Amino acid sequence: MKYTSTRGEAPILGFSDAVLAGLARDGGLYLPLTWPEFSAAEIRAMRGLSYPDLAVRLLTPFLGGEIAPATFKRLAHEAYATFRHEATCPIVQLAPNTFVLELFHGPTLAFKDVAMQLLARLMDHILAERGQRATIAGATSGDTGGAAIEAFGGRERTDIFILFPNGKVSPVQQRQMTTPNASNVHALAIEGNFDDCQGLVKDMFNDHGFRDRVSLSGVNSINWARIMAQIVYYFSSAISLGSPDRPVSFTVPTGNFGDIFAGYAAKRMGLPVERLVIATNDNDILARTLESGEYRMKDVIETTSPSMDIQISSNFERLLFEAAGRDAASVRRSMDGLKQSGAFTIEPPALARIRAEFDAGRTTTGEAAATIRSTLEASGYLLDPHTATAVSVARRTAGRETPMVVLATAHPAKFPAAVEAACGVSPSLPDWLAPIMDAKERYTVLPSDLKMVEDHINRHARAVSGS
Ligand SMILES: Cc1ncc(COP(=O)(O)O)c(C=O)c1O
Ligand SMILES: N[C@@H](CCOP(=O)(O)O)C(=O)O
Repeated sequence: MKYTSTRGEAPILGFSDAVLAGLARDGGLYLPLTWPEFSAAEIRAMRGLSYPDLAVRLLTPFLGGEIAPATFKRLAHEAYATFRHEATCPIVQLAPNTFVLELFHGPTLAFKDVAMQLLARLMDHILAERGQRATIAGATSGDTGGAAIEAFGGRERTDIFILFPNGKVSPVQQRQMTTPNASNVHALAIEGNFDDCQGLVKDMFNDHGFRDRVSLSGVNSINWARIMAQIVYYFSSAISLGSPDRPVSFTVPTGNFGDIFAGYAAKRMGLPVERLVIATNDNDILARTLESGEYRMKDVIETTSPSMDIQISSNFERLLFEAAGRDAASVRRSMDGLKQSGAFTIEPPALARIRAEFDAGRTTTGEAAATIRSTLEASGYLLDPHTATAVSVARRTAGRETPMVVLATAHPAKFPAAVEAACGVSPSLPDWLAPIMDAKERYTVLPSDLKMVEDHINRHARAVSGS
């Protein structure tokens, strides 16, 4: 299996190089040249596999023979042994034909752990085989950062620098990033919003001198391996609801479009997915895009679901590439438009292809709070504000024969203030995580300035050439 960039001007890479590259050298995102496909009989035969064994079964074709089967099996088992639920990602029924897929049983209580625990082990393995080190730069609106720091903290071959928007993440999210004391972990509070942080990370990748000097790597969902690992739970949940003999729909709380793109990939691989429903908060750029065909940025609105407070939804580029028949030139035109004027228009055939697979809806902060309240009253289930945006959209979309699975992307205890304001219940952190609330914080505040962030990384990374 080889990987191509959505912008078509970067080298075609094998799996290990694509994982270490993160962002392609032409600014694009890597995708497999072809989608591996599983027949209905093959999917049926996956019933009863444990989560790590299912991951091995589904993801092996993506590795292109570059990781030995026994090694990959060991890494997958080690990754999911960090989860505190025997099913890894269990499903719970919320209402007739509506289910939540709980993705928050990992070490930082968010869905990011599912991919990050595997990615850290894969990267470590690849770097060790090559005798190399890497410097990881990541941007977070709250959850990716904590998950990445947990997964990479203390690893010998990587230094990790996480950029988060200063003052715009929840206290629990912030402390997950700022209290670990591993010397390879660097939390950077950037004076800006998530899009500024993500822009800085992309600019670092596009500064090829800097990129090569520090052996830059990425762990945001721009990295193909993140998407790849997220494919597995679409299969695990659908199979437990009767797939491939019963189609399933998914509603996904969406920001950077990585999670729902993994659902699209699962469908390409043969999973019978009826609808993929994008749920946004007040930052409804994707819902507006599906309605109008124009992707147009606005200012970011702060909401009670901060991890979705995003305007530049990176992985939408992967969908554009697919919907445009893998025409990299048309993706380049759209991305140039976005950079120059903050907008681009999707060509009618591509828009029709997107609408054929995706629906979209928005949930205001007030509606998310009402959904937390009404769900608790109706079923005794406590939602986090991100999942609530999706439950609210799913209620408006679901209701037919196909089961609707809503992705529960975070544990409510990560956002106790918003949950308590919504329903009067303040969820507590589990005992094993609670000490972070009293631990000493360690982070550096920096302006949203590429040179200053690069200088900081140059001074602290161990992989700088010559050192
Ligand atoms: C809790 C939570 N829900 C939803 C999202 C949105 O996911 P994605 O960025 O993959 O669309 C995020 C951030 O990525 C998140 O942290
Ligand atoms: N919501 C995310 C933003 C970054 O997303 P990623 O999936 O591209 O890493 C977060 O919580 O940081």
